[in-house]
Amino acid sequence: MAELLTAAQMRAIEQAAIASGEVTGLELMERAGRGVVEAIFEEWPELAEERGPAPAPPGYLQQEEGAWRAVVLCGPGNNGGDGFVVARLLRARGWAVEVFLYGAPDKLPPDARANYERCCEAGKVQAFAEFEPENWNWQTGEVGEVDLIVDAVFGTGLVRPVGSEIWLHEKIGVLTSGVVNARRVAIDLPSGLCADSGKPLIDTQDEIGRGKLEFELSVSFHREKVGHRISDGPAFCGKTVVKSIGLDDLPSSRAAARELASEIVRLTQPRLLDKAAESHKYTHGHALILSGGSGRTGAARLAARGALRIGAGLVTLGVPPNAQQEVACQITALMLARIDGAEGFAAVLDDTRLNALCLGPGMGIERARDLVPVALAARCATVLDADALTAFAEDPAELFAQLHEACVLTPHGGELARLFPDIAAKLNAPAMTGPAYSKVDATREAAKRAGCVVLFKGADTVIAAPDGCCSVNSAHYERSAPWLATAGSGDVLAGFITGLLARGFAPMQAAETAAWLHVECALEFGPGLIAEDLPEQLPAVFRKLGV
Ligand SMILES: NC(=O)C1=CN([C@@H]2O[C@H](COP(=O)(O)OP(=O)(O)OC[C@H]3O[C@@H](n4cnc5c(N)ncnc54)[C@H](O)[C@@H]3O)[C@@H](O)[C@H]2O)[C@@H](O)CC1
Ligand SMILES: [K+]
Repeated sequence: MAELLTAAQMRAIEQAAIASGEVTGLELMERAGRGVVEAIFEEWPELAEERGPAPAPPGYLQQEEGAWRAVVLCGPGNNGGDGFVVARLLRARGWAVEVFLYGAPDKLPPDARANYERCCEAGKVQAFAEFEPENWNWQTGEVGEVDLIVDAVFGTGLVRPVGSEIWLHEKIGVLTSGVVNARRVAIDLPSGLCADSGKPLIDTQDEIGRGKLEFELSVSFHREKVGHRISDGPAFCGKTVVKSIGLDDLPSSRAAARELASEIVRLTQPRLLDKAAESHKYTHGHALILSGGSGRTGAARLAARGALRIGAGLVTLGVPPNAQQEVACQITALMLARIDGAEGFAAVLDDTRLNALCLGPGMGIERARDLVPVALAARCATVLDADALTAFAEDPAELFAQLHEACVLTPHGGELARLFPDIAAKLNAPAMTGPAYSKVDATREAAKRAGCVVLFKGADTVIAAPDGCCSVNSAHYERSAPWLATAGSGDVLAGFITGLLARGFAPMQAAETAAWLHVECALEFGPGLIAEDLPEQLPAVFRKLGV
């Protein structure tokens, strides 16, 4: 179960370990620095090759050949401390390392200070003001190549925007634009990125401060932070590697983690499916998916196909009379029910074998307004998507009063803003202080208010239950599938959830498993995917999972 920690949770776990006496902060910092060096060589094995000796200071970087060259930028906290360890370890391997410190050495916290001093023993540490790549002359070779840039300015302790006196992205931008081989690694997080929200903290008065600071590799410790997986985090981090610093072996930190367990966000894990265990089709439930009128039935048909493929025993499309002919021509394996107004719908719902409903995809606002209350009154497991959410934009409270705990809402950003305008406003406001309000905070708050599971879509889909249970279905890094953002893909997702609800999954499990499988299907197919392809990948995905 991959956990994602906030800065405060990481601090609590670390502090518990240090306070217990089972480990010192200095030992943790040493392991962190070692982990970073290890990750650098794993990512770029060529850097581990032996090179000539480092030239004597000053002016390491004036040398054209010889040792590998690194620039390590250290900040005023323990992230800087990790940077000093990395600088020392690289120097010990014969690297030429320029180290710059933002802040005063005597203000460093004790562990970082100790490592600053150790680092100074093997070479100098310059003031950040000396770091002026904009004045370095690449053409004349005055500076020579930089092979590696290490960002150790701020980590989980970032609380405000990076000031214009640093302009880190500008400086690193200059450094990398002039140098072909400069690999960029961030310790823990790219400096300026909020560990909890994955948003860069920005000063709205400072245009330059809004630039992007993108890395190829970020090396974090113990667990990924939430910010590595949501919002801009993945784009800034490039690739995130987590290195152990031994905390899992310590009873003290394990106890601290147990205490936090109910608050910790996880990466979404699917619940494995076992359709083979039972064979009668009704044991796998009967899903009813409401369609819109003539010419608008495609979305519901996509959802229905998804529900069927994911294993619902039976799937019925509920169509208005004017669309009956159209839908009948298009479907196989699905059933058709004529559902016109609220009364007729209520009569259909008298069939107690119907155990999962889906309303919204292509439904039309009017029809959704009529039929959603009937669906919710039936107290059946229900997915509300698209038009079924927008239908309540003028009076979200009316919807909240009818929702129950067997519901799942699946808004995208626009739909979330219609139902929860205050939450969306907080989420979309410029992040000026850390920890900033995150997509996780927003989804949890929405789920609590709605009283049911909310799945907030995106490449960083966040799924939350009213009790705070929360996971992130991250389509990033090795699971990146940008081609999943295609018309109708959300309809299929709604169908997947409905199908799993029909199979008896609890709402949170259904939403999580469906979202996870949705990405797996996209990965299975690859680029060129259209929504119709998604359900058709499920058999191959299931085979791989062994179900
Ligand atoms: N012993 C420990 O606690 C360990 C900490 N580790 C490292 O320590 C980091 C966290 O250390 P810290 O909590 O000291 O935090 P940071 O090192 O991230 O930064 C905090 C310092 O920066 C200042 N600051 C924050 N935002 C600023 C801004 N925008 N402009 C100027 N100054 C700003 C703070 O006042 C504080 O002095 C982690 O990211 C990780 O890299 C690792 O070494 C593992 C062990
Ligand atoms: K950093």
